[in-house]
Amino acid sequence: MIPYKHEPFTDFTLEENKKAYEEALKKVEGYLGQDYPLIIGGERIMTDDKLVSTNPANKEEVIGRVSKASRDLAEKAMKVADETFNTWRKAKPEFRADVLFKAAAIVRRRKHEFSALLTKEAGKPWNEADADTAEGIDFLEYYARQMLKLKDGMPVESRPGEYNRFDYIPLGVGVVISPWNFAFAIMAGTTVAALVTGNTVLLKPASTTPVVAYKFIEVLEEAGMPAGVVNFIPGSGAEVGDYLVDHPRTRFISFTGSREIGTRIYERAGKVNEGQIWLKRVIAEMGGKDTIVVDNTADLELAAQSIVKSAFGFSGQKCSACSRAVIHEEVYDEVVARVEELTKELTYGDPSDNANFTGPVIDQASFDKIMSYIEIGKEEGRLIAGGEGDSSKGFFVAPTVIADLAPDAKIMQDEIFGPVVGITKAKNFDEAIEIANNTDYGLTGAVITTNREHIEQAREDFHAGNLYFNRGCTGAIVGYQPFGGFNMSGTDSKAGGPDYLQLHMQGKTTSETL
Ligand SMILES: NC(=O)c1ccc[n+]([C@@H]2O[C@H](COP(=O)([O-])OP(=O)(O)OC[C@H]3O[C@@H](n4cnc5c(N)ncnc54)[C@H](O)[C@@H]3O)[C@@H](O)[C@H]2O)c1
Ligand SMILES: N[C@@H](CCC=O)C(=O)O
Repeated sequence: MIPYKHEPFTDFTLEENKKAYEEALKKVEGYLGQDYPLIIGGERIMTDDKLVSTNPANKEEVIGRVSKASRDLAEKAMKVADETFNTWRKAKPEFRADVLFKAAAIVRRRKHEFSALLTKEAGKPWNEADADTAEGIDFLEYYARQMLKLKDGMPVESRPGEYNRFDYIPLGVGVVISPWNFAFAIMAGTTVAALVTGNTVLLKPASTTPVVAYKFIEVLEEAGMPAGVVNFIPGSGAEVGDYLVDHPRTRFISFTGSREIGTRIYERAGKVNEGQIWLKRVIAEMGGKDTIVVDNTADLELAAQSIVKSAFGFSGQKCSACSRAVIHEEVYDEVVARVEELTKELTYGDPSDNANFTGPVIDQASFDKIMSYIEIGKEEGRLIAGGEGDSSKGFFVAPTVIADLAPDAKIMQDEIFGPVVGITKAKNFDEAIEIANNTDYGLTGAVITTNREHIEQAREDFHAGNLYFNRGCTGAIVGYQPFGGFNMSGTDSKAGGPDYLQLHMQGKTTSETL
């Protein structure tokens, strides 16, 4: 087996890659608007009640209509997953890993098609969609290798006349609930981490991006995943989500999404319901309010570029996005002026056109929320770029910068999840770190400085799960920068890291007297 290396990103300045992506967009356009079933135990079930997935850049364009699970169907899926667990838990780890390796090969062959579907369904610009698909491939390749490392457990000591083992065994049925913003990578990564460790899965994808999830289930089937191991049950979070979270046969929940829903799931999962014989495990990866700190010794061009790229890539719809910058007062004016200049140069529009730097936000609710925060920002600070929005055809919001904010302003505290960055001034580096830590979250952060002592100070005191130096705060790579946050950013489960799979298993000690 070749050692793991992350999937390279596509260079779209090359004519052949540009052409290949345009062809992939055409291919995807050829299958828009179809009806999709849900899948339970390999059986395709069409329901009348459908989730209608539309292109956020063009509301009229239907990506697909995906069958919604009712509670009865969710119950049926639970029964199938529960039964299938009895056989799947005994499938050899090598077999389970091979399903992932094969799935990675299939996705790699269809890479641009998956990315083009993300452009259409999630509104991702080409480079962002390409990175999302690449990350999905990375999760498949990385977790398959991790499982092969863990398959014989961990070494423990034995005394004379005794044979001790410490093995990892699967948990049971896992409910995987994924977000729309990494509609391929996070959906695929959380699903395959659960299945490669020997669990069976009920996958509830985000309601705005169910088609790409359906296409991934087809890939798993083609790769040899037995029926019933992953059951595809799109549906309303409130109806199907709550039902499955509460279900006594649910053994664990792997959730990625907002703080609001994550804390709701965490609370509900803590209740032991009738017939339940275990404490549910919860993996919850939630929101962020991520800060870039700019020191007085920083390379100021690097600082401005890092802020703008991390704030506005995919319209700020990343849990890792830079939504606040804290700048040393000695360099504040210069950095703010450059951020303003760079932001005003950004183009936004339909992401199918690669000339646009960024695309739409995901839906009307998100558009409305972002626009109302911009109004708050105008009161709290000084709007220096953007501020406009247009939801007549798609949900477009201009990259927006609000400067001169107080550290405790709403714009500096709430996760807006859109193309809005707030900026505040700090008297010195100590104060900058204090401000960086003054939210409920702790997901990503970055420090731009040439001061080695300040790097070490931030390494100790900047409380973020993923902290970067002299670069932006987005773009963690599987196997290189394990990803997950502190405090209200979640359970710090570190997706794409060496101890992630263990969260889906339990340790079993056996001791034989010889
Ligand atoms: N920390 C991370 O790794 C990470 C990664 C991506 C996104 N996020 C966060 O996700 C959020 C954006 O994603 P979103 O809008 O899809 O989040 P969301 O919380 O609205 O939805 C996430 C998922 O939960 C489901 N859901 C809704 N109500 C539910 C319920 N009552 N029970 C069970 N499931 C329910 C949704 O249908 C969806 O599948 C942002 O806050 C972002 O920061 C975090
Ligand atoms: N892992 C991604 C963020 C995922 C959340 O949206 C990053 O590092 O930028």
